[in-house]
Amino acid sequence: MIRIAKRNLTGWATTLAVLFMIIQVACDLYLPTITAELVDRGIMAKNFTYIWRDGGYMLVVAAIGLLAAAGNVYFASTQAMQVGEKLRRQIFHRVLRFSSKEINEFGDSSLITRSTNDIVQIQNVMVQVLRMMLQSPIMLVAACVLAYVREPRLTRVFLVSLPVLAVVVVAVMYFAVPLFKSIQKKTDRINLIFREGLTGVRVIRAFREEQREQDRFKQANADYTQTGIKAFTLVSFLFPVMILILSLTNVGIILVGSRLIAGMTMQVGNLIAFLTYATQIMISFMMLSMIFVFVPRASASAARVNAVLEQPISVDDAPRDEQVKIAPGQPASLRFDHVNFRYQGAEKLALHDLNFAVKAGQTLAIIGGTGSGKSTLVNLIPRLFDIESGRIEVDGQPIEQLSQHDLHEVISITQQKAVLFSGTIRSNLQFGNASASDDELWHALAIAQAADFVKEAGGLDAPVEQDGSNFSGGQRQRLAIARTIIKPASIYIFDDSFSALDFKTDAALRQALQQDQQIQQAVTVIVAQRVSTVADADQILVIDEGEVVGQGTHAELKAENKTYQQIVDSQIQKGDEKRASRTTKD
Ligand SMILES: Nc1ncnc2c1ncn2[C@@H]1O[C@H](COP(=O)(O)OP(=O)(O)OP(=O)(O)O)[C@@H](O)[C@H]1O
Repeated sequence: MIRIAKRNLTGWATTLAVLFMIIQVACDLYLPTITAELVDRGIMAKNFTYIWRDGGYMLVVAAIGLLAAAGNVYFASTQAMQVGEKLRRQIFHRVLRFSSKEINEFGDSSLITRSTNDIVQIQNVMVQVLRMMLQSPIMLVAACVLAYVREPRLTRVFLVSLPVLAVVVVAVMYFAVPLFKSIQKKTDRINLIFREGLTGVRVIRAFREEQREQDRFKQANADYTQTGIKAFTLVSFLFPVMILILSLTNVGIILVGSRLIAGMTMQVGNLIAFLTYATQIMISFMMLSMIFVFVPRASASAARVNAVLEQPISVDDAPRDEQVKIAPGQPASLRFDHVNFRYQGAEKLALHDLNFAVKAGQTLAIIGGTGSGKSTLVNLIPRLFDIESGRIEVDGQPIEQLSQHDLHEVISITQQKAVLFSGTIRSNLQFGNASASDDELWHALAIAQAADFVKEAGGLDAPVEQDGSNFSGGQRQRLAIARTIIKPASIYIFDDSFSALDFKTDAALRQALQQDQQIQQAVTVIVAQRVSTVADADQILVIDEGEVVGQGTHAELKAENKTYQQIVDSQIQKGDEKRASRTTKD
């Protein structure tokens, strides 16, 4: 919490909040003194001049105190909101730099909770700190001193009430604080189930698992609610007990005070002022104890936010003076040299001793069974993960020595799962090239065989809903392909991007790709399951369980490679290749 405060508090807002708080405290502490004078010199002596004068003072001091309190709330809240805004920005910025490793480590629901709920906790406690946490100790000490100065004999009552109050507060905190900490983890769980329910709603319905999911959510929700109820019941128990102790303290003060007044050793005004100080002391004590509830809770949130902000980035740029440059927009080659890769925590290598080289203008196709490592291989090129050993070179330079900005500048990739953003078709395509003209956008759509359905949908400004849910799977893939094509790059990667396309569209798309000038000069990497998709490539890698088991052209592999032959045979049996060659000729 302190680290967050140090990094994010702005001097002026905090100073103004504290300044207004001090004015408010001074006013609150001065009021009982005026009251005592009003009673003793005005009311008891029936002196109306004093009554009017002290009454007027009281009004002015109370009004200043009220304005100062408003000023304190305003600046404390402004400061807390600013801290929240900065933290959300920092988390978002950090998460965008995370590799899949870091995202998997936290889990996406937890990242969402941390950037929303946890930051709200920090904001709330920041307001309380700037209001109560500074005010309460000052008020407590000052009121104790003033009360003692006014009438030391009455302070004996506090010797009983304050220790009782302290015991009650410590006991409640002891049980409540762990509960508040566990509420945070339970919020993560609710978010996780809710998120899975939302993203998997169709699967849940198709498998008629609504009841099971509802039960799972109900259980997590009930668990969260029960913990919340327990924690707040404990805290709510504090208030009546504190009010009781406060009332008993006042009774004690009145009993002792009335004896002193009867013995003519104390004035009535003193008793009234003392009672006000006693109330201020007890209320400050109550506010301080509330802070002991909220601060540990916010500290747990602060630790969770700090964990994200301080998480080392596993895929990071080399120091600037060790970085090398490659010319963007120029043809570049791609080479894998004895590359090994293992997912974090996995026993087995996901990719083992990969060696291949692709020159500018050539197409590399990667084919292999499900889970053989095709996506893993292409994800290594833009450094979504870092390799364990070996070397990957783009244009002759090891990719670790390029800044990620430069590396991503020369690579354009369509991921296996087409991701679209809410907006319009234009805004989605311009992700690839912000300055692309309408003609260029339509050209890319035409290559991606998407122009017809985009025209039907209303053109470039047709809306795209969240996740592109108003388009079919194949249409989403074609839009993602168009976005990849529109970006000027030296390496184009299509990770199983043609799988949702029918044979005819697949063939037409590849033919159009081959005729595009920009793609003709670049390295093209195509991951596919169908032989028909890879047959025209300059080089085909056959991957099985993370190893290259065949490397060559379609004709070479068909003649010599057993695994490739099996793939071809299985697809011919299904009539795949025949259909594909027919549609290519059409
Ligand atoms: N993030 C990950 N963490 C751990 N293991 C992973 C991860 N992603 C993939 N794997 C494992 O690595 C292996 C290769 O997966 P990959 O996604 O590269 O296969 P693929 O050939 O692209 O499969 P498909 O054709 O089904 O998309 C699989 O065994 C998979 O379980």
